[in-house]
Amino acid sequence: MAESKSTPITAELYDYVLRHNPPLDPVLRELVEVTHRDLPGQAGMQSAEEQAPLLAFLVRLTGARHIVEVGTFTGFSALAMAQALPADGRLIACDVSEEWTAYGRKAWAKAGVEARIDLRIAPALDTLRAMPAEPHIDLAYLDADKPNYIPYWEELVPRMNPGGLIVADNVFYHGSVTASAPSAAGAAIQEFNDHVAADVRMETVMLTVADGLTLARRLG
Ligand SMILES: C[S@@+](CC[C@H](N)C(=O)[O-])C[C@H]1O[C@@H](n2cnc3c(N)ncnc32)[C@H](O)[C@@H]1O
Repeated sequence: MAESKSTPITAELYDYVLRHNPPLDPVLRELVEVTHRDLPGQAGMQSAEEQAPLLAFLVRLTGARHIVEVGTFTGFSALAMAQALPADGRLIACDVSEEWTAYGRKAWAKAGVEARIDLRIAPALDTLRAMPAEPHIDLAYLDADKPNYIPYWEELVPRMNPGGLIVADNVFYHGSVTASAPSAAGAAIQEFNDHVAADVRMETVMLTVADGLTLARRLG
């Protein structure tokens, strides 16, 4: 087995990382607090705090103007990305829950970025299939139901502009990707990771960020 050079992330080191990242702005911070207060059973679905500045960084680094998010929940990652978009940039947010995304709508309005976010309440596969088939997406964030990750990927890849970036969350699925008998979601992520690694249309790296994050860039 290869020897890891990764430093284990202790609670102290994690705090240290957060303290050396750009702080969450007050609306993002309030959204974290409100999600944990009102939805304690689901709050674990929210992207990790350090992913907000990372996603914003990637939006600015790529100069993205057209973003698609698959899996919005209470709107945390969508808000972080929308704030990094130029004023005429657009983010299509896909989710099935009116209840959870209502928190997002409120926060997006409070942050003044609601005009940049087009929330589509429907199964995300339907929303993706209704989009133009030609390349037009600069950045996609994949963070919804795990059994559909491969179908989402297959809808997204041909729609990505050359150099466009797909960011896929939870690619460790809490470590279960190395299990011999994983849960259905864990098995779906195992298959997704193999599928992505074999896709010659994309240049891909898997990062040890939070629950595992894959970055994939459209070639050509
Ligand atoms: C992990 S959460 C997203 C977290 C969000 N990115 C954030 O940072 O707060 C997954 C979301 O996917 C949504 N979802 C599950 N199945 C879906 C489907 N078939 N189509 C669209 N959204 C779906 C759920 O309603 C849930 O809000």
